[in-house]
Order: sequence, then structure tokens, then C-alpha cells
Amino acid sequence: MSGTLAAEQQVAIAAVRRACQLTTAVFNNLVKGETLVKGDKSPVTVADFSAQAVINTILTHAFPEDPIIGEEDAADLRSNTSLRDRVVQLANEVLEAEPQADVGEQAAWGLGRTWSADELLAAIDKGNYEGGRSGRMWALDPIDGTKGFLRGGQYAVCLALLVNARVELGVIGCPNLPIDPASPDGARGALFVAVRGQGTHQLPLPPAPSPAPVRLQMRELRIAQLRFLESVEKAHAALDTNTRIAQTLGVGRYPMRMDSQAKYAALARGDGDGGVYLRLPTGVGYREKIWDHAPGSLLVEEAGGLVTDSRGQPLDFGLGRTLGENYGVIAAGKGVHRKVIEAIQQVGRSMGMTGRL
Ligand SMILES: Nc1ncnc2c1ncn2[C@@H]1O[C@H](COP(=O)(O)O)[C@@H](OP(=O)(O)O)[C@H]1O
Ligand SMILES: [Mg+2]
Ligand SMILES: [Mg+2]
Ligand SMILES: [Mg+2]
Repeated sequence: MSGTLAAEQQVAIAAVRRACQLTTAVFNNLVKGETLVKGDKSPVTVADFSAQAVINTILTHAFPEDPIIGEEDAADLRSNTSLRDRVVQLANEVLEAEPQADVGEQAAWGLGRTWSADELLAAIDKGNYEGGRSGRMWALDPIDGTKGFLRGGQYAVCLALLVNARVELGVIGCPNLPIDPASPDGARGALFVAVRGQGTHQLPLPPAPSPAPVRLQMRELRIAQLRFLESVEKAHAALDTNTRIAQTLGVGRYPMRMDSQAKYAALARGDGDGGVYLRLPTGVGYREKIWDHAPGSLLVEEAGGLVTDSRGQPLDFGLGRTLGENYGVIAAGKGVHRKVIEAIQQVGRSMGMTGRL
């Protein structure tokens, strides 16, 4: 590992890999009562909490000064002892494993020892940073696509480093994503690393010494070849509007639906002849969270694509924990991005949605 942010890359990769070991193990043993419904009606599992505990413990030891914006907090664990005990057990199983020197892991990152419940709950709550426009901060989604995780579909462990509100490093672990998109039924588990100015690379998810990273380059597609990548969740996608945009553009292919930021990875890699990540506001006052887009957007940009909102404006990661007023997220190859934005604007006008798209 060389170049700028080499230390941050190494730490982030180790943290995401260890968290993926945890989520994979939990999926095989998840039992009733280990999933809660949050205030916004979305699910959260013991795996989300313990993955955040693992990653925040590692980040806090490697970079003690850096604030973290993490999706989860420990409030529900403080009032539910059986859930808390399970999270402590799961996080420790992963943190206790001795540091693997051959992949650059260090004991100083909090590895190779057991942590108390209080320490792990405090680590989860270290993710409460409010965000902002200046300085360094990490953005963490311990499991992005919790609904996908629960149904055995795609999900992603997502970590980004932002400096002055710009994403500089993105690391995404996708335990259920086929390693080779040409073999969709083949081996699964891929890790994606993007560093600003240094490209997007795919590595094997299990830690391996001297892995050979594969550099990803988005394919430049013509409009007629496009296929949309959309959320699986109907509540997260404006399906009716998406269909009209497809008609306006002349995109005839049925969209590829996938949970989580695995969509950004799939787009960067050209899976399934992808082409355009389309996420328009559903009109229910939802604000996009920065941990849902920070690492994924860099994966696409560093593979040669563009990521903006539906007006063609850059995403603003300096507004706090959310992206502010929701104008959606559109990621596409440079050759087609502008045409997609124009089609969205045209459809927006025809549907009387001026100002909302
Ligand atoms: N109404 C809504 N519109 C858009 N995104 C939403 C939403 N409600 C929840 N989400 C976000 O959608 C993410 C999943 O993305 P996708 O729909 O692409 O699979 C969720 O991440 P988590 O699973 O981490 O909570 C959640 O943050
Ligand atoms: Mg969630
Ligand atoms: Mg998420
Ligand atoms: Mg999440």
C-alpha cells in the first residue's frame, strides 16, 4: 500500500474485513429477538451494532483525533441487556483475534484483546458526530442494506474518510457479491477500495497477504445499452418516475434491483451491463444520509463516472449527517450522465415536480 492516505487505507481495510467476518457469521446464526425496529421503522440487528463497535474501536485507536459519523447508537443496547451481551460477545470474537502482521494489522488498533461492555457501547456512541464542512471525519454504515442482509441478499459494510467535506477514501465490503460478475453463481465476497486520485480497486474480501488489486474502469455505454440500477425497496425508489425516465431516454431494459451500496460497486465494475444508479426522492420528506453515499460515490468517480443529485449538482457532504434537502442521487458514466439529468428534468416538469427534482 503506498501513496497518500496509505495508513488510513490499511486501517479501513482491516476494519471493514473484520466487520464482514462478523456479519457473515451472524447471518448464519441470527435468531429471533436479535432484530429491532428503529424509530423510523427501519430494522437494525445485533450485526449492525457489533460491526459498528468493531470498526469504531479500531478507528478510535488508530486515529484517536478523528470524529466518526456512524449510523447506529447504543441507546437500545443500554436498556436491553440480552441484546447488549450478544453484541459484546460478537464484537469481542472479532476484536480478540490476534493482529495479522502479514496484512499490516497492528495490536495498537485495539486488536488481540477483549473489551468490556462499557467500552464497546462507548465505541458505538463515538459515531454520534454531527459532521460539518471542515477537518477530517469518518462516515460509517456498519451494515448498509439491513433489509438485504436479513433476506440473504446484497448488503455492504461501508466506510469513508472525508476531509473538508470531500470524500478522500472509500472502503466497501460486499460479502454476498460475486467476485467475478461474469460468474454470478461463483464465489462471493469482494472488497472495494477507492482513493481520490488513485482509482478504484477490487480485492479479495478475506485478508490475504499481497493481494493483487484489480483496477476498475467504468464502461462507456450508449443510451440504448443502458440499464438502471435501483433499490430493491419500493419505499426507497420512485418507481413510477423511474419508469417514465426510462421511457423518455429510450431505456428498454428492465432495471437491475439490488440492496445497498453494492449498487455503486456493481456500477463501477460494469455488472449486468449496469450503467446508471437512479435514486430519486420518494416525496415523503426523507433525507439521504451521508454514510449511504460517501464511499459508494467515490468508488464510481474513481472508476471514471459522475455522481450528482437529480439537478446535476454535486452531493454536499458538508451539511451534517444528511445530504440536506433531498434531490436524489444519480451516478452514471461521463458520456451519458448529462442526458440522464436532462431526461429527469423533462419528466419532473411534465409531472409537475418542478423544484422537487
Ligand atoms: N425513504 C427512504 N428513501 C431512500 N432511502 C431510504 C429511505 N429509508 C431508508 N433509506 C436508506 O436506504 C438504505 C438502503 O439503501 P437501498 O435502498 O439502496 O438498499 C438504508 O440503509 P441501511 O440499510 O443502512 O439502514 C437507509 O438508510
Ligand atoms: Mg439502517
Ligand atoms: Mg445504509
Ligand atoms: Mg446501515
